[in-house]
Parts: sequence; structure tokens; C-alpha cells
Amino acid sequence: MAPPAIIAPSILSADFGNLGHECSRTIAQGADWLHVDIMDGHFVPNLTFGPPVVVKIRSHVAKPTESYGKGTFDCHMMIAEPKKWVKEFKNAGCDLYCFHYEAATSSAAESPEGVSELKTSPRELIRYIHDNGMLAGIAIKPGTSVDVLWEILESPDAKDRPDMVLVMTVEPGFGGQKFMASCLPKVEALRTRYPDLNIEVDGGLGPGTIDQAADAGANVIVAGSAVFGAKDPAEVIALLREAVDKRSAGGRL
Ligand SMILES: O=C(CO)[C@@H](O)[C@H](O)COP(=O)(O)O
Ligand SMILES: [Fe+2]
Repeated sequence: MAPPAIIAPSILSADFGNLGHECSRTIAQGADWLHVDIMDGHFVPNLTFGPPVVVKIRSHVAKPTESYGKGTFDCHMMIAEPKKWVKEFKNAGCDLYCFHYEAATSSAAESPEGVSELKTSPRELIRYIHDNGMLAGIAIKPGTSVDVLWEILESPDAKDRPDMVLVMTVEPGFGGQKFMASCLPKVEALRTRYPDLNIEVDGGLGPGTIDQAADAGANVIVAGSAVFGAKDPAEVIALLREAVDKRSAGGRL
């Protein structure tokens, strides 16, 4: 049976002028995690915020009492140098550090300043994240084949294996984009091989698209505009959860 639903509203769609309150309210409305989109203006053509803002919102949301627990900060690192920021985000209050496969493997990302210790492989980066006391996620963009992940998921040592895979269902960079159903075969392939894996989908998720994502096997659901733009965010969170849990309880097609 697939793991239970985890609903992770993306705070990219929250009111940034009132972020602490928005975060605590969303958790009170039934969200499990908060999805924290970190963009550096290099890996993606947009900028968000860094560790000081994460510190501030952490003070409004209690740290989870267990791994994957309520209040987990799921930091989606859309940054060119994922290794460089691991310790800072840990210290800021991040619980799950999800880097992009493309950033970890591109030569531009490895070391724009020629600093060799920033060079790393996805497996080494996963180990480094674990050694720094966080869960590790690995994300792939719509144009990246799921095949790049098999070797990483089969790493003999659990320290080198990700705790979650994020399959992007939009091009990373902005909220409010149209859901790309063409990415779902990647989710299906992952779920077929790994019944217990946390598989996250991100981009364009909401009441109109959740059934397709849940049918494919996703259990960690990011939704930004659908939650923060809703009249009744609690109702949307409950609907997303029900769509996923209905499938994990009843078995997949
Ligand atoms: O990572 C990203 C965008 O790059 C996402 O997390 C979006 O912020 C999701 O927003 P919606 O598509 O749900 O509005
Ligand atoms: Fe995201």
C-alpha cells in the first residue's frame, strides 16, 4: 500500500507581508507540511527568499516532533549550488532539503566560483544532507527522464538514498502555472517500482487535477494557488487528502 497523503501547501502563493501568520494558519487548517520554495535567480528565472525568512516562519510553526511529522518544512531548493546551503537551511529550521538533480549534475552548478568542495554527486549530496540531520529529497524537472533516478534509488547504503522524489508537473520558477499531465508516467513508473516511496508532485495541483496525480501514485501533494487562493483552504486541503487516501486504501489501478 502506498504511503498516506501528505498535503504541503506552497507558501509561494501566501501573502508575503503576513507570512508567519499565513504559515501557522495553513497548518491549523489541516496542512501536514509547508512547501517552501527557494529560488536563486540562476537555476530558475525568479527569486524568493533565504535562510533569515525561514528562521522567522519557523518561529510561527512548531518543529515536527517526528520525521515527516506535522509542521515539516519541505524546502524545494531551486538553486544552482545545492550543497553550499545545506547547513544554513538546517540551522534556519528546514526539515527536508529537496535539491534538483539537474543542479547537482550540471557543470555550471558545480562550481561557478571554482570552489571544488562544492562539487558533488546526487548520492554524495543526499548523504551530506542526512549527515546534517535532515531528510533528503531529489527533484526532477519536466524534461528530465525518470531513468536518471534508478541508480540513486538503488544505492546500497540507505544514507545515500532519497527519502522523497519530487516530480515537477510544471517548469520550476513560478506559481499558478498549468499542470502538465505529461509528467505523470514518471510518477507511475516510480510507484510501480517503489510502493513505499514518498512521491511528491508540484505545480498546478488542485481540485481539478488531483485525481490524475493520485491515480498515478503521488502521495505528497504541493498546492500553492489552489490552497492560498481558495475561499475555504481547509476544504481544499481535505479534498486533496481524500483523493490520495482513497486510492492508497483501495489499491491502485
Ligand atoms: O516549485 C514551484 C514552482 O516552481 C511550486 O511549488 C509552485 O509554487 C506551486 O504553485 P501552484 O502551481 O500550486 O500554484
Ligand atoms: Fe515547489
